[in-house]
Amino acid sequence: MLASDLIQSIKYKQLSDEHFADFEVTTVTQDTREVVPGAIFIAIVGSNVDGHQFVPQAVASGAKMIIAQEPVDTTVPVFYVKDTHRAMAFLADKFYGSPSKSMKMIGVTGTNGKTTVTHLIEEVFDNMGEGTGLIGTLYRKVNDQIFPTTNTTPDVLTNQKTLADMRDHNVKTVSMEVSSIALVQGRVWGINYDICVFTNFTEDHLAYHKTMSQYKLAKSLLFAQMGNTFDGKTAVMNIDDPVGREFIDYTTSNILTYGIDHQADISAENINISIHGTEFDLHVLNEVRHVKTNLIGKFNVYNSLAAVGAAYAAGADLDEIVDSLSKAKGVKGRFQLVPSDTGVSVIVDYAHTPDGLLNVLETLNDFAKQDTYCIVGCGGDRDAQKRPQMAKIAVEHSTHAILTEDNPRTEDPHKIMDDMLAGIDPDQATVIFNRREAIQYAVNHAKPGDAIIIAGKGHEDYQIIGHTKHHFDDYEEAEKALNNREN
Ligand SMILES: CC(=O)N[C@H]1[C@@H](OP(=O)(O)OP(=O)(O)OC[C@H]2O[C@@H](n3ccc(=O)[nH]c3=O)[C@H](O)[C@@H]2O)O[C@H](CO)[C@@H](O)[C@@H]1O[C@H](C)C(=O)N[C@@H](C)C(=O)N[C@H](CCC(=O)O)C(=O)O
Ligand SMILES: Nc1ncnc2c1ncn2[C@@H]1O[C@H](COP(=O)(O)OP(=O)(O)OP(=O)(O)O)[C@@H](O)[C@H]1O
Ligand SMILES: N[C@H](CCC[C@H](N)C(=O)O)C(=O)O
Ligand SMILES: [Mg+2]
Repeated sequence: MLASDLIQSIKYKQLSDEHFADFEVTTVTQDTREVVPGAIFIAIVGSNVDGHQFVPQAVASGAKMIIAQEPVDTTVPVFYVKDTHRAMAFLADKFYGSPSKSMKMIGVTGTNGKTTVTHLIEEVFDNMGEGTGLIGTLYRKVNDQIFPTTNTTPDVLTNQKTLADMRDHNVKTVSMEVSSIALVQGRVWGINYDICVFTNFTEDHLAYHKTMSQYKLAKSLLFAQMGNTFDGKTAVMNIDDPVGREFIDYTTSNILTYGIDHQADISAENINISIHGTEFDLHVLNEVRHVKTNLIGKFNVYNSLAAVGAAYAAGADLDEIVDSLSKAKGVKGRFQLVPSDTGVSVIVDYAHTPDGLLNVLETLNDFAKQDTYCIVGCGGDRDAQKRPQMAKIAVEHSTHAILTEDNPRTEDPHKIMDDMLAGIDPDQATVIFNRREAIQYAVNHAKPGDAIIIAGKGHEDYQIIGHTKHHFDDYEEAEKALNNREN
């Protein structure tokens, strides 16, 4: 695409027009590390650094045009805009040819369950033999190809680039996690969602959003941004969650409600949960099917209903949906059982919010024959308010709470632990800072019939200390601990 065409997508003031000679744009990027000759570099004011300072570096690497919002001194043309963040979304959409318009786009938001729901949706269409795409916490996936990701919802350029790749590889349906932080930062601006799903709303990410009302506002943006026209879009809403009921008023889309306790378009009855899986009668409008899934827990019934709603709204056949649910293996690190011949059940789970932890512990208590052990920590540089709450939930809903480290990042682990201990009587929990030792301790002390939940890191294969990622995988550690069990 010619630079002169691309630039039409934004409102700009060009200061150095005498230098402008049209060129074929090779890439558009906000990151100097991705600049190649013929690139357009967008200077973004970030939370760590100001991208304007990297302009000389971008030009040295071959950038032929700069988009900036503050004065920069350089030899290539600079197009000044009021807000480079906003301009980036317009440029990304135009450069990649609005890929979201040619696929069925499903966006999933909510505090917990996004990864699980997006994977369940993707599996339905994959099972039907359709081209599928997925963007989320674990990875970006284009049909069978997997790409690593830093954020649950990447920046707008990465999103549009990934969507273009999907479109070019015959993807028909895209299932995508949309985090509240991404919504606030405009990482999904310009993406044309056909179906938006709301899972639930409880506390998380207050380090970023500051207040629950700001956090809620962020989540509501997905539904408000669905547009104001009647063009067949659908919002799939959890009617049992008061915020789900509230958000219905924020969109003019069709609504499909799901729930267990309230009357809903999609609901579950006769729920039966065991360590082997979950069964329920699925009601979808006036049709009924019996569902058997490997996923465990009432919260996973909600996740299944959300996925059913999205897949149904996207046109999947109900029997195909039910078939796919019956085959779903579950997502790595979500209530994942570690094989063991010790008689002790060890489960790795990604519960890193008070509500997530409460849900998994309630599920565990439903089928644990004897004592339960809960190993949990809280992340550094993240919401500090959730720390005492999570410690309290661990103490109140397990027999043995073991408090440990989880990605301390740049915070002092002792400070994080003090925040957690403030929610309980310290005598009620065992504190073992080293997570490996905490896991070994629980495995050594548990008796046959007991269950251990290792919460908070799920699929993560690292422990972030300072700014460095050290390899650490709860599942691997649990396997090792079981092999070294001193009992
Ligand atoms: C606080 C926050 O959200 N930060 C995000 C933000 O980075 P930033 O604004 O801090 O960027 P910066 O590091 O200051 O850099 C500013 C600019 O300089 C550029 N730069 C920087 C260095 C360089 O050498 N060259 C260069 O050009 C950068 O590309 C950027 O354009 O924009 C980046 C690109 O979109 C994100 O990757 C980054 O997420 C960081 C890694 C992060 O940890 N975010 C978390 C809080 C987050 O977003 N989490 C949510 C929810 C998670 C969940 O619930 O699952 C998520 O969606 O992941
Ligand atoms: N519907 C739900 N309600 C409450 N808790 C849930 C629900 N689904 C999952 N959880 C808990 O939250 C954890 C994370 O689940 P999942 O990864 O699907 O959520 P997420 O919204 O993608 O999280 P993140 O915000 O980190 O991306 C699970 O391991 C489980 O403990
Ligand atoms: N992806 C989320 C959850 C991380 C979970 C936990 N392991 C932590 O580090 O706090 C985040 O970055 O906030
Ligand atoms: Mg996720």
